[in-house]
Amino acid sequence: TRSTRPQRLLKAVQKHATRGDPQSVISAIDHFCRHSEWAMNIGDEKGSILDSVVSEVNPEKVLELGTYCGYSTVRIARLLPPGARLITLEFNADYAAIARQVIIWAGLEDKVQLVEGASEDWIPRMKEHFGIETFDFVFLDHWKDRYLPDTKLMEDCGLLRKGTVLLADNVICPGVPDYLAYVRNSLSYKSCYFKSHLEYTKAEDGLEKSVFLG
Ligand SMILES: O=C(NCCCCCn1ccc2cnccc21)c1cc(-c2ccc(F)cc2)cc(O)c1O
Ligand SMILES: [Mg+2]
Repeated sequence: TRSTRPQRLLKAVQKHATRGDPQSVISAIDHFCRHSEWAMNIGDEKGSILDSVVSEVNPEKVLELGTYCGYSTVRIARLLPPGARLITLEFNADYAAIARQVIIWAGLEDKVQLVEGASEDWIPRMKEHFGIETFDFVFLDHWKDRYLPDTKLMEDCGLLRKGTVLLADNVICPGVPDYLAYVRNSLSYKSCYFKSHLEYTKAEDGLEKSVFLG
């Protein structure tokens, strides 16, 4: 039967990228998505903004909601200091299987823990299951109607501390209006918008960076 797009993306990585070289994995995926088949990775333009925010935060404990093929996982993990840990959650088992291979190809498996399941089931278990007290950086890139409830759930589970940075993808396209209104109006967050474009297109999109004030 016909292969899936994530399978074809992984083949492109294994063909064009150098094992153990995260930048070549990033470039191979961007080339595939620009010249062969569009896919919903954060992409190179928004990816550069992600890089700058991760570098500024220099986090020890990272949570990513929405792994997909592991593109942003690789972008984040390649910037982490030794000993730092990234937990990434993926609901779709087929995506997770591809992402595991992409992360291994990049040589970043020691920094990354990929967990399969739903955010609402796993967020309440972060402490007892992973020994995580609080996260320093959270990247939201999963179901757009889960950004707000999951942010409230992370607050309620005590997973955010003074200074935790939330970075949300797709705040314009597909859009997360309820989440935007919340972080922009809440006295518990300092929020700012990074205008950009939907991955590999000219359509507007952007990232919202929100610092939890406690
Ligand atoms: O839908 C998007 N992402 C989410 C995919 C599903 C996540 C499922 N999932 C993963 C972890 C997890 C944990 N708990 C529950 C569910 C969970 C997305 C879409 C577009 C897009 C698509 C078409 C178009 F015309 C324009 C834009 C662009 C993006 O950048 C996106 O990120
Ligand atoms: Mg996205």
